[in-house]
Amino acid sequence: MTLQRALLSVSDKTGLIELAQALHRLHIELLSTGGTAQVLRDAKIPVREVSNFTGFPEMLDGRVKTLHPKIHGGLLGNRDIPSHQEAMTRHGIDPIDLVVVNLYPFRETIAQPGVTLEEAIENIDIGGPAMVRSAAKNHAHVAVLTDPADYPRLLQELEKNRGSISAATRFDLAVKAFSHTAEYDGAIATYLSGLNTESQADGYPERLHLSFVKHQSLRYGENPHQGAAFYRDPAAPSGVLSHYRQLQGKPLSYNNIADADTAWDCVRFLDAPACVIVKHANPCGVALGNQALDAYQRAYATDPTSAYGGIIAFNRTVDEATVEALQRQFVEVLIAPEFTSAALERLSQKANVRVLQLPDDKGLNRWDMKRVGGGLLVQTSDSGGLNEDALKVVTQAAPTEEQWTDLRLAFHVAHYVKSNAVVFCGQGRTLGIGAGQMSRVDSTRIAQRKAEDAGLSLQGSVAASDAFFPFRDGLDVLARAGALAIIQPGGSLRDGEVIAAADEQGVAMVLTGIRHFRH
Ligand SMILES: NC(=O)c1ncn([C@@H]2O[C@H](COP(=O)(O)O)[C@@H](O)[C@H]2O)c1NC=O
Repeated sequence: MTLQRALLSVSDKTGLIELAQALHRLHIELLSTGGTAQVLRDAKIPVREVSNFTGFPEMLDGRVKTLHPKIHGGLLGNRDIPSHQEAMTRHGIDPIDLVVVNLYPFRETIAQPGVTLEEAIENIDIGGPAMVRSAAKNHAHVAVLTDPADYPRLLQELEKNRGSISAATRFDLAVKAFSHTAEYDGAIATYLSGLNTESQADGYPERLHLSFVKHQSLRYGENPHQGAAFYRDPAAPSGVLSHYRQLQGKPLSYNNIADADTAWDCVRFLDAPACVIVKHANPCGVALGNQALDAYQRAYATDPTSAYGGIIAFNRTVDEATVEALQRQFVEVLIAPEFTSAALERLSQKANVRVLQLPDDKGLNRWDMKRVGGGLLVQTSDSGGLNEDALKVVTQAAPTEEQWTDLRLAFHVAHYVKSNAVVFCGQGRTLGIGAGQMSRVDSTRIAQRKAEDAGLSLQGSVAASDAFFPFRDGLDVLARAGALAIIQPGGSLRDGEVIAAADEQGVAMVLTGIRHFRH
């Protein structure tokens, strides 16, 4: 099929002039709407206004421009059906073989702070999606471009095939076009239903339209017999993992990405220079330091056995000395906001290590989601930060200043440890972490044993529990292990009993009012 006529109507004018020049060189007639036509005229490219083609003016502030039978007839008429051909001739409808459309910037508009409903509504494109869908439906005869990134590929094909486009390309473009309009309508529906109307009072829409863009295929999923791919949220806030830039190393695996998410979130919300080492979705060593190097050395010392093959994240620049120190262990993924050039040079000698760079901003996913059989659990993200006003010392003993630092660190780490989580800390580092047990007492015993295995004393330590103590036994184990201050959410029916147990043993206890279950 040799192209004779193209309609160009784009909000994002990227690549427009180059595309139009090339189409003109191929003797394709160009039709265009007001703003697009103006850009082409300014570039001295011959163009015919759609209003001249339809014999009808653009009107209603641009709400009606291309919504006309001469446009949609030209796009939808099946060239192989004689009755269609006959109708088109009878009504003077010329075929349109290529549509180049991108839509009013609805997502960008609603992302602006303080946007009004009226502004959002005026940025709902009607004529554009209608043309995209008409062309995509009739892809047997018509090609549709919705993404400037596809212009070069299409031009190459047109030039190679002397002005025609293959059926396979038209089909691919049609699939992309329908995804584009589906995503566009999904964004509109989600936005409108998120407005706090009475029927959506809880802020969760009746129908949830999600749109994620494939970033990469993964070699396999959690296990080699599972397939997998990684999708990104195009509207992800700054600082979240999906913005990573991989500087070197083997492709990331499914488990690498999941563990990197935990490591990065745990480290980026700490203010002091810090290092977090994650294994199997749990932090196995976390420490604050003066800079990256000593933070790493102290984090590693918590649990050198588990740190092997770990995902290691920093919230400060990684320098050569830190990379040198990392040589003692096998590293799967290394994450930081910056690397010195000497550090990168040194890392390049270990070409397999995956190195990710991320801006340490504090954005959070609006929603956290979990797939269950036949459904999706949706909740707001666990933002994690302690509510300083809610912190309550409930015992006769109060924590010392140093204990406060350790208590905050311990509770922060507990947030990223699978429940039941118990974390011992001392001198700005973890000493023992108990994760993922069905009983809090077992998590405590594990944390204690891990500290012993690493040769770390718990005498005078502090401890955090991700949820309240249902009975005093959990607290007793912590106190017997050597903890002198404990932080926990509180809220148990037996809080009184637990506080009395703490007082009995001279332990200071802080209640946070916030629980951090993590499953
Ligand atoms: N109303 C219509 O008939 C109509 N036809 C095309 N558009 C959109 O108008 C925009 C281009 O406008 P202009 O060429 O005037 O800059 C494109 O994003 C296109 O999708 C329309 N606008 C909105 O619905």
